[in-house]
Amino acid sequence: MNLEDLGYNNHLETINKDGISGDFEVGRVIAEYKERYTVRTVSGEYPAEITGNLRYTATGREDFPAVGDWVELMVLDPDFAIIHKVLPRHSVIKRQAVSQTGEVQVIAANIDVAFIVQAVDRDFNINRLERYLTLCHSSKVSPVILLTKTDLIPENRLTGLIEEIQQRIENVPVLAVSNETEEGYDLLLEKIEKGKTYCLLGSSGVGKSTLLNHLSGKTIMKTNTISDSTRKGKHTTSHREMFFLDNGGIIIDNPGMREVGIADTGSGLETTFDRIVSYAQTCKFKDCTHIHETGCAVLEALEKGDIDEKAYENYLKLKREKAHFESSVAEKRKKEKQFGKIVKHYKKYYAKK
Ligand SMILES: Nc1nc2c(ncn2[C@@H]2O[C@H](COP(=O)(O)OP(=O)(O)OP(=O)(O)O)[C@@H](O)[C@H]2O)c(=O)[nH]1
Ligand SMILES: [Zn+2]
Repeated sequence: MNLEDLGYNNHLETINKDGISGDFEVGRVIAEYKERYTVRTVSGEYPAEITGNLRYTATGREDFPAVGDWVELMVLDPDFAIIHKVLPRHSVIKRQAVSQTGEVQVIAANIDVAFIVQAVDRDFNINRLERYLTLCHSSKVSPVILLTKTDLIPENRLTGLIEEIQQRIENVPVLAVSNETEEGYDLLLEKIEKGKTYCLLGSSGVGKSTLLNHLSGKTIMKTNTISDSTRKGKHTTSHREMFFLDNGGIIIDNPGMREVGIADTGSGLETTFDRIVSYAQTCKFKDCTHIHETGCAVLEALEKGDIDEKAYENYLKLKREKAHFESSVAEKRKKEKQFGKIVKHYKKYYAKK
């Protein structure tokens, strides 16, 4: 396997123009356990840990390696390698970690395309699709919506669901597959290009592992039957892993996510709801909240039916969440700064003594 097979490309070449220093190898993180990693290089696959320095200088989860990351490492023996640097990322998918305000969790790095996976049965939910879209847009990753378990519903129902999605979500491709019959696999495989990196995002039990098992032609991960009464999978993916397909595509599986907190400080939300945002530009007041103001172009469009009501409600909800995230990030930075000042003060004090 060469670096291109691992997904290395021109773009990485340009962001890593410093090159790799002499004693190190470059590799890609293909699995992550609790602060332990599996890294694949051109010479093989190695269990790896990070240097103490990397750990102590990390200011948050984002500074630790994640699946998909390119790293510089030193292979000490076949069973042990040390990661000493995470190379700059061209994209990073993150979400707000549950119950840790302002702390983000990196889902995957250096992803080109994310498949937002949703099963057509009870899992189907357009609000959640918009939430995942915001995640993708704020990560600079192109989204593709992938519906699964199409064998569970009649064809006309599937057509209806796809229309429903397209009415609310424009310009995002929608694919549909069944892992039972493998219908739709041909169109899905056409989307997957050699050397590009993809990831699967979605709730637990929507069929991500089953799909990967089928696509990679081997049983890589155990999947278990879902008990019909609870709809809870017995086996769930416990860590992320990267798979290399025969056609050269690279796919990252992700553990099913129960909560996808918005971790957006950029324009991900605006991109997702660009229709609403474009109306908002002509609101009478610059700081219009689009809730009660006179001369609000969004409310007018809503009235006329030019904006979908559910999309509007979801937009406001995610906007509130984003504002909350942004303020908790600001709060965290302020605290860090204060702490930094205290440390500096003490250093000065002790230096004098
Ligand atoms: N009828 C039907 N069942 C499916 C399909 N795909 C997956 N399943 C079943 O759904 C259950 C869950 O599938 P998994 O592949 O484990 O789901 P997952 O998304 O990987 O779940 P996590 O690992 O928890 O994230 C299994 O019992 C599968 O057999 C499908 O296309 N049709
Ligand atoms: Zn307005």
